[in-house]
Parts: sequence; structure tokens; C-alpha cells
Amino acid sequence: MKICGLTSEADAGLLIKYGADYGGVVVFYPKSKRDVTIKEAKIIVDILKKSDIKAVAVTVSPTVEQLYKIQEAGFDYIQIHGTLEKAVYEADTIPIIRAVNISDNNNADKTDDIINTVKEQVEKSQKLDKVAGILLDAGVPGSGKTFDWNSIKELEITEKKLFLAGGLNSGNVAAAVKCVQPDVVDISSGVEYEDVLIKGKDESKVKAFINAVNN
Ligand SMILES: O=C(O)c1ccccc1N[C@@H]1O[C@H](COP(=O)(O)O)[C@@H](O)[C@H]1O
Repeated sequence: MKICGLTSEADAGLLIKYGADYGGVVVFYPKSKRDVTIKEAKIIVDILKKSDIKAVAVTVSPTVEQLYKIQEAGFDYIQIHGTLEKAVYEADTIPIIRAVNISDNNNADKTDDIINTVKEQVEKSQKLDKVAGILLDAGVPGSGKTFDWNSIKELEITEKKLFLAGGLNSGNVAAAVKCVQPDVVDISSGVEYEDVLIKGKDESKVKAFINAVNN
């Protein structure tokens, strides 16, 4: 399981306390309330790595300069939403988790187009050696919204690890796993406080989510 959007040493400590496989840190994306500086990220990375938790840099359309800083900070993986530039792919030395964001398909006429686009993106990513995993997520990353899990049933993700993200929480994760059968479940908003003014991860929600996944 992967818990994303860590912003402090305390958040990282919760992953160690309750047991997670991956910890995600948003960098170089100031639009996100979870964005931290690369210096702050490095402190979190060091804590995670000491406990054998894989540290994932969560990015949107990173530049080569940003990639170098991410690699220098010691991240194990880079999660890439948006565009993956050829120059970035060539300069990359760590495994990539390629995010595919699936737009809302509340317009029935557009459903096939959306799914075809997702299929194309997945097929393209599966051919890339440095891509270790494909992350299927809702339209807006980190929004806490789910997408229609049934819409991706026909996707064949055989070569890479499948990460399922988008609006997961302790109440829906069992149904999500049953429907999609991902290798890794990924959560961010679902383990945060109801009161948006309180930053960081809510311990009781982290515990409930991890229990729900393990049982
Ligand atoms: O969390 C963010 O703000 C974010 C910013 C930029 C790229 C990705 C981001 N979040 C990722 O979105 C998924 C799902 O999150 P949620 O559970 O729906 O809140 C997760 O992989 C986050 O790392």
C-alpha cells in the first residue's frame, strides 16, 4: 500500500508505525496544498528509507532540472502525472510510476473516447523499460474523487505493477480491490483530517485504512 502527500516527519512516522510499502511526497507542484520543498522532502525520504519504505516523488510534468534534484534527494521512485518529456525519460535513473488520470465520464457520449485515450496511454507506458508501475487515478490528482472502476476492467496491465488511486478510503478500499485487483492501493485525501485547516495525516484514518487493506 502507498500513502501519499506526506508533508512532515510526523506523517512519515505514521507509515512506520502502521506499516506501508510506499510513501509519496509532492514536489515541484505549488498548486498542491501538499507540496513541500526538496529540502523538506529529503528529511521525509531519509526517515522512510531507514524503515525500508519506498520513497516516491509525486510530480506533474517534471523538467530535467527537477528530476536531477529528485534523484539527488534519494527518492526510490518518481511518480509522473501530466507529460513525460523524452529528455526527462532519457535522463531518468530511478523507476517511474506513470500516472494516468481518468477524466470524469458523466457524459455518456464521451465514455468510449476517454477509455480509448486511457488504453493508449497505458499501452505506451507498458512499452517503456523504466516504467515500473502504472497508476490509475481520477481526473484531478489528489482531489479525493473516485472514478468508475468498472471502466478499466478491460485494461490489460500485465508487464507492470498496477497502482490504484483516486478517492480511496477505509470504507471503499475493499470494494475497489475486489473490482480492480491492483498490486498496490494508493491514498492521500482519504487519510486527512475532515477539517481542511489541519495539515497532515490523521492517525486514526491511517490506522483504519491499513486495517481495511490488511483484513
Ligand atoms: O496530492 C496532490 O496534491 C497531488 C498533486 C500532484 C500530483 C498528484 C497528487 N496526488 C496524487 O493523487 C493520487 C490520489 O489521491 P487521493 O487519494 O484521491 O487524494 C495519489 O497518488 C496522490 O499521490
